[in-house]
Amino acid sequence: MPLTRIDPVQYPSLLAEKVSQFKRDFAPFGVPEPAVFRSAALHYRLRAEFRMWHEGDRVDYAMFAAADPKQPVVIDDFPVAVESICTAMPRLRELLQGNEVLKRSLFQVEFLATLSGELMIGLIYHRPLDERWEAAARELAAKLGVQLIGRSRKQKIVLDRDWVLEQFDLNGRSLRYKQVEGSFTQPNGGVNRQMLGWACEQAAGLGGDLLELYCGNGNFTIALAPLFGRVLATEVSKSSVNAAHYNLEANGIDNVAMVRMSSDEISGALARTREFRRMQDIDLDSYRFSTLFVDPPRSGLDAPTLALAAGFERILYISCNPQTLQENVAALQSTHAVSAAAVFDQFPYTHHLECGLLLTRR
Ligand SMILES: C[S@@+](CC[C@H](N)C(=O)[O-])C[C@H]1O[C@@H](n2cnc3c(N)ncnc32)[C@H](O)[C@@H]1O
Repeated sequence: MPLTRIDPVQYPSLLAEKVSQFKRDFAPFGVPEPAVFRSAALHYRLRAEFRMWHEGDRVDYAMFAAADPKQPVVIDDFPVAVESICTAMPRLRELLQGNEVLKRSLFQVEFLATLSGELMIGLIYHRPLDERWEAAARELAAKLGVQLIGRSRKQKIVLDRDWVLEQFDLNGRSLRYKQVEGSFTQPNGGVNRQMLGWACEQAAGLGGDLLELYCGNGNFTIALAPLFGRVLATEVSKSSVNAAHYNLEANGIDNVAMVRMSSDEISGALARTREFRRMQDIDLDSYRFSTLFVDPPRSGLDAPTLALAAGFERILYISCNPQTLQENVAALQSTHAVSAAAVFDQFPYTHHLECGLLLTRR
């Protein structure tokens, strides 16, 4: 049973309601009619994680409803996950069930899939993992044909690699992305491709140089870089920055400088109020920034980043939280008008909505 009822017949009307809400929320800012990007109605999620519920000899996938956090809901069907996860789930459960070494104190299971067909499974335990576990895990990984990782307190066992390689076509280019276990990746692969397409459409013809904040593993960086002279991309997470370096190289991108920095730090560096050794090889004065691209976490842009944004000719903003987006657009209202809008349904059957805005200097 899934935790929430998923009825694909309801999908168009649920999306229509979210789009109407977006239009109502952003009407005060004179936002143009948004382009609407739908999700597949089923099998769209590339990530899924479940608690493992032990009852007698049985082990099952479980989730907990927010309203009743102590009562497990056994999950034997999770149709929002991509097919590779749906196919692996019952096979994995059966293999775990029949193997005491793999089953004992197993607390959580995490799946990370790609559109390209790779699958990584993380098994998280409440006990130290030993050689017997590793031998059993190797057999399990071979049977399922997946990347497998074991985690326990202060322990991480990677059998082969702790990342998957995503690969898809965009605007005639074949893009490749290393996606590392535990790092941020977009959950809805089909909608992510549409977001990249929309962002490229907005950026086409803008020219100049691009400053990107919150770049993660370079998801947007790789897509946008050919449209600009040079790109300065920043991100705070070390594992994501490492993956981004790999991804730049894997995609033959050579006009991007990537620096590990928080949005607050790069705002200070560009305002020339702070200096950083990490920036010593970057000649900030040599950039001719025309456009700022941001894809922040749910909290949106902080005050120093808003001050930085206000100085840009154009701001391309991808947001996973319409509420903080509204607050940020309100703060930029005196300097920028919204010239294009889009909604991307990354999270069907929930009230969450991803949106994109192009803000242009008034
Ligand atoms: C919504 S994700 C977007 C990542 C990337 N653009 C993508 O499409 O995969 C937000 C990213 O912001 C990073 N982040 C969170 N707080 C940050 C901060 N204060 N400064 C810089 N990056 C931050 C996170 O590590 C995460 O990679």
